[in-house]
Order: sequence, then structure tokens, then C-alpha cells
Amino acid sequence: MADVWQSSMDHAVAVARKAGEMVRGALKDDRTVMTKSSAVDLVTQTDQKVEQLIIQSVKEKFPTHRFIGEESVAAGESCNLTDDPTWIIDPIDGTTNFVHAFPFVAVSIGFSVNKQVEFGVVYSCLEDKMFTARRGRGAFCNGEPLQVSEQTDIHQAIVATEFGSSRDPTAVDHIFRSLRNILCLPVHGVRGAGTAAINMCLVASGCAEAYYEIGIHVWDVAAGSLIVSEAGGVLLDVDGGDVDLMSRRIVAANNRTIAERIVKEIESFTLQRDDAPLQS
Ligand SMILES: O=P(O)(O)OC[C@@]1(O)O[C@H](CO)[C@@H](O)[C@@H]1O
Ligand SMILES: [Mg+2]
Ligand SMILES: [Mg+2]
Repeated sequence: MADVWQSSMDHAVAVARKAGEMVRGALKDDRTVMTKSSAVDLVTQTDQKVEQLIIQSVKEKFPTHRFIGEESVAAGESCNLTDDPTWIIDPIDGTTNFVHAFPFVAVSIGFSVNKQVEFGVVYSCLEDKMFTARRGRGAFCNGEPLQVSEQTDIHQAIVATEFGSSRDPTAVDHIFRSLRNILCLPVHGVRGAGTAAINMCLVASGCAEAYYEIGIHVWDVAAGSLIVSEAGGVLLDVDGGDVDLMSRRIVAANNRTIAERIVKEIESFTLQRDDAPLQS
């Protein structure tokens, strides 16, 4: 049966690859670094140019579609998900890595209809790995099927997480206590690629059993959430309930056993939702 969103997904893959070329090219230039929510929440002109490249190309082909883009939201646009076809864009996930030429930098494009992610594309630009997933049709890396790890023993797991860009001492204390709880289970190891999107693709690839974080945004995880679930994984809120991509919290794991074991160790806290009303 013809897929009504196939042309949109094909475009997402093509523009993600073109964006990746822009990112690789920019690595040869000096990168002017600006900051957003904190001194370590970085953005560059390349982030902004890549987002504009993606959005303009979509507007030309699909003029009725809507957008949630990290840098558009940073510039004051709203972050409300409607039932309309919506492109959820992180032009560079891993900007700090990009600034330092640390080799994990992703272009992340999620596509939502009726508030459900229909396809996800994560292009790991420096590894030249194109991760894709279409709802109900599996997850792939450069065309090869992805399958999560079969591990059910947390003590034999690698768990991915990030410290985030908040340096609020209370939040950092929660993050460190959760990290200590999980590390001392013990688990085989804790890792972080420096990008939620690639961390989630590592779970989908079976390289890590789980990824969790409090502090992410919808654009960090929209595409990766479908790639994980289409690779056979599960998604939860850090409190064990249903995942809410606007809540700034996520657990992505190979199975529910591992996911629920991690939930037990997380000292959760709440942050202002991505779709909270804009401050007047
Ligand atoms: O700002 P960026 O580069 O798009 O986000 C980078 C990032 O690593 O920071 C967040 C907090 O650690 C991660 O979830 C996210 O992937
Ligand atoms: Mg990001
Ligand atoms: Mg980004």
C-alpha cells in the first residue's frame, strides 16, 4: 500500500544528508560560539543555517506543514504540537561536540502527524551513519535493520546518559545521585555521546541497553524515540509512566525490564515543559 508520508520521509533523508555536508564543511572554518540558556548551552551560525536550510526546503515542497525547530524556538517561536504534519528539527544535536570537533554530531528530524511520530531521521554526520525509522516498518542504519540488545540483566548493561546544560546545583545533585545509583548497581559502564539523538541510536543499534536524561527537549528525542521503538525498544518517563516528548524527561531502553530497573534508580525532578506558555 502506498505510504502517504513516503515523499516527506525521502525529503527528510535527502536534506539531512545535505545538512551533514554543511556541518562537515563548517568544521574546517572557525566556529563563532554563542550561548543560550546557560554559559554551556552553545549555538553557532551553522546550527541556525542548517535549520533554515531544512525549513526552507520543506516549505517549498510541503507548504502546509508546520515546524518545531530548536533554533526557531530559541528565537521566540512557539513549541506547540498540533495534529498537523509537523517537522521537529534539531539542526545540530551535539553543538558542543561540533564546536570541539568531538566526533558525535547529528542532524535530527522527527515528523509528527496527529501528535504521533510517523518517521524519524538521525544523520550522524561525522560517522556518515543515516538512522531512519518509519512507524510500523522498522528501524535502519544505512539501510541495515536495527535491533536492540536482548540483555535483561542490568548488571551486564551499558547505560548512556548526559549531564545536560544546566549548572543549577540542585539539578546537578539529582543528576549525580542518579548516576551514582546506576553506576554502583553495578552496570558494565556508563557512556554519553554528547547527543541524545545518537545515544538513542546506540540503544536502537544494540550497543547500549538504555539511555535516560532529564533536561532534553522534544527536538533532541522525537526522531530517536521512533528509531528506538521500531528497533524493538521501549520508552518511559523517568517515573515509569508513559513517555511524554514535551516533558524534558526520557528513558529509552532495549526492554521494559531494563527500563523499569533504571527508573528505580533515578532521582527525578521536573523542568518547565517544552510546550509551556511563552513567558510574556
Ligand atoms: O544543544 P544541542 O547540541 O542540540 O543538544 C545537545 C545535547 O547533548 O544536550 C542535551 C542535554 O545534555 C542533550 O540531550 C542533547 O542531545
Ligand atoms: Mg539537541
Ligand atoms: Mg541542537
